[in-house]
Amino acid sequence: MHKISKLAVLTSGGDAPGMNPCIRSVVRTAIYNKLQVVGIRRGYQGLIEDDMYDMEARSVSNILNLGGTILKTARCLPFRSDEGMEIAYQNLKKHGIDALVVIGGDGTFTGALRFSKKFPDIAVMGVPGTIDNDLYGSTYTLGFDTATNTVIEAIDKIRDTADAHDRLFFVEVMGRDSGAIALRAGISCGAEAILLPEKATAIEDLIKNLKTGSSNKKSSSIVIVAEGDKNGGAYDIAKKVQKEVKSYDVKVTILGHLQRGGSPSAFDRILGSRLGFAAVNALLSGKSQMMVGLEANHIKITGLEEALNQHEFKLEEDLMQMAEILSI
Ligand SMILES: Nc1ncnc2c1ncn2[C@@H]1O[C@H](COP(=O)(O)OP(=O)(O)O)[C@@H](O)[C@H]1O
Ligand SMILES: O=P(O)(O)OC[C@H]1O[C@](O)(COP(=O)(O)O)[C@@H](O)[C@@H]1O
Ligand SMILES: [Mg+2]
Repeated sequence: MHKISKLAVLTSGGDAPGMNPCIRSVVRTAIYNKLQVVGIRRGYQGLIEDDMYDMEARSVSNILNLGGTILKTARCLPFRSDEGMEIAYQNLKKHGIDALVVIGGDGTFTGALRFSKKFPDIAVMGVPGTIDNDLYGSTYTLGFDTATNTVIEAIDKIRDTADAHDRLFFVEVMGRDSGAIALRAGISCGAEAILLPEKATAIEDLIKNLKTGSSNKKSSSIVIVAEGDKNGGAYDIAKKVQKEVKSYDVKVTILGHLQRGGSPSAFDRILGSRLGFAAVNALLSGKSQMMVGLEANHIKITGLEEALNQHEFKLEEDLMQMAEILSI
């Protein structure tokens, strides 16, 4: 069993609103339990470059409302190599760090699992932080709620102008491999169609559906396209559709990185606080190579191996069907 005295925390991969409340929770729960705490800058990059600093309770004052991450984040290529991992390990040993909380997504956890298998004397606990909501073991990941609300606010505005001009808008949202934001935003904004990476949509079917909408006196239409949809980006799809659907003037909006910013929602602040608290307590109880999550409003602890193996996103067919019916 791991007995820990000095804990480090990092954020890695795409930033997500809610990471700051989680960092605050990790730091203060650790200090409450008489642990020393170190913050690592820019995820695994800081681990390799020895870019870390001691944190106190006041280091995380007034950050609950901030988007992004005070620790900064990065996508770090060198950590994928054995040499990079060895340097990271030596830096942790040098500072006497014996436990690591990693806040990130599937890539971050893949790295954490490999690292932990190579160096099992460092206890590792994952916290799911990604707007993509694509991890097994937690119904929601940090940032997904805020990002979806940001998308909804933007699409509501687009709907106003689409309606005023009788236009058809293609709105591209984030999610290279995940349609989670697209599906929730589609239901919330009454999209006429939702295109996801997890499900192939034939352009001919989309065109038929939009023509039916137009003949059913729909004055405007919105199609949400997740960036990873297999038909290509929103611009390509819009071009193909405009050729066939003459009744609408077609426009495209790519929402891009604004989806990742902004003050975390109440949901993400509470989720971040709960998961950070749970992560430190799990480490204190001797657990390692695991991830803390929330399911049915209870903390659930899942092995990193299992979280990654079961990772395959299950398309929520029932929600897709409902969205189609409600948009007739
Ligand atoms: N197979 C791997 N081995 C080691 N490290 C990895 C691996 N996959 C990802 N990582 C590390 O995790 C970081 C974050 O992963 P990424 O997929 O970019 O974001 P996320 O964690 O949000 O899914 C990568 O930049 C890399 O440093
Ligand atoms: O900011 P980048 O590096 O262009 O990455 C964009 C990707 O990051 C995300 O916003 C979040 O993904 P991760 O959590 O896996 O990093 C994806 O939705 C998007 O495809
Ligand atoms: Mg990811």
